[in-house]
Amino acid sequence: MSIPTVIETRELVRDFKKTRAVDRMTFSIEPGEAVGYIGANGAGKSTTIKMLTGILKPTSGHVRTCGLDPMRQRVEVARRVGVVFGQRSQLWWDLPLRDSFAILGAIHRMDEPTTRARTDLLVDQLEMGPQLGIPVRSLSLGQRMRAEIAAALLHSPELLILDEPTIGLDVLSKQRLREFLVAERRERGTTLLLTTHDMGDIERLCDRVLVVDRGRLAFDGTLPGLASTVGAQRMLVIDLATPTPDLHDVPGATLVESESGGLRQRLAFDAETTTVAAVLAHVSSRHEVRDLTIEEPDIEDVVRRIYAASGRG
Ligand SMILES: Nc1ncnc2c1ncn2[C@@H]1O[C@H](COP(=O)(O)OP(=O)(O)OP(=O)(O)O)[C@@H](O)[C@H]1O
Repeated sequence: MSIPTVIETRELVRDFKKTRAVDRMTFSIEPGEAVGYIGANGAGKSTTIKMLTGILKPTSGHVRTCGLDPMRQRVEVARRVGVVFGQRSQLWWDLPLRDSFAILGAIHRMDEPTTRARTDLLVDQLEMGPQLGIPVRSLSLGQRMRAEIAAALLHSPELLILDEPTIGLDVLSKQRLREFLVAERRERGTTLLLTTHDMGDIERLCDRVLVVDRGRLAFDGTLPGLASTVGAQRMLVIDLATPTPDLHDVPGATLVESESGGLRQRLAFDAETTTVAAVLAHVSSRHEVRDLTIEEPDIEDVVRRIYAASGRG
């Protein structure tokens, strides 16, 4: 038996009066994939997600989530999908966090021991033990986002949809959340679909990117593929211990700038032909490296360039 496709849209359309928010969108997502769904504000991301989860009715076209019709089988879809919308909470603000998990367990018709075991596991993995007795309204943004993700995963869904999961979080909170999501996917094979404006989310979590431009699918492929499509490259900024001749001979990398007599050098590198580790190994075998930072292409800039390339910039 073949494994069913987790998400399938064909010629999906949603109109709001005069606005076509989603325009003949066709894509499929297979079990275990992690897909970033990106695009400018108003491009149609939320509208797509709402149609995938049965919140909005398509104007026309075909959509299946976990093999189900989201409008007609909304309850069944909710049983198999976890959703986190950054701004909208699924937790009870005035109750201690642990009560929200108990209520959600009951909503999902889980028995108490199962709810308790699953809560314990998620609380442990997300390091939320100290917050269980605190009302949700008193949690920090990072704590609340972890709680939202735990709540969305309580019933062990096969698909997790996240709308801007790391927006507003500090560097450490972002990192912990991403590590958790990577482990969740590895251990349970959960399929991930996330919208984000943060290239770091895509880079660390996703192996595929969909770019939406005014309701239409403008790109479907890998992140390095996306960046190279528009000629955007990651930059490696290398700080050296002593003034160093220009690093012209690093395979897969091109010197862009050299400052302070070669103490700081900026290299563009092609993620399809080399890695940060390989560049670093090459340079540090010849020179003493003090520090290294990576400058990512700006996601908005990449999206702008995709739009420009499609003649609609
Ligand atoms: N309920 C609504 N009524 C009218 N127009 C809407 C409605 N919801 C969305 N739209 C319009 O549809 C288009 C797509 O909006 P959508 O919220 O899907 O974009 P988005 O990509 O999620 O944007 P953002 O990154 O800002 O969240 C926009 O032009 C928006 O104004």
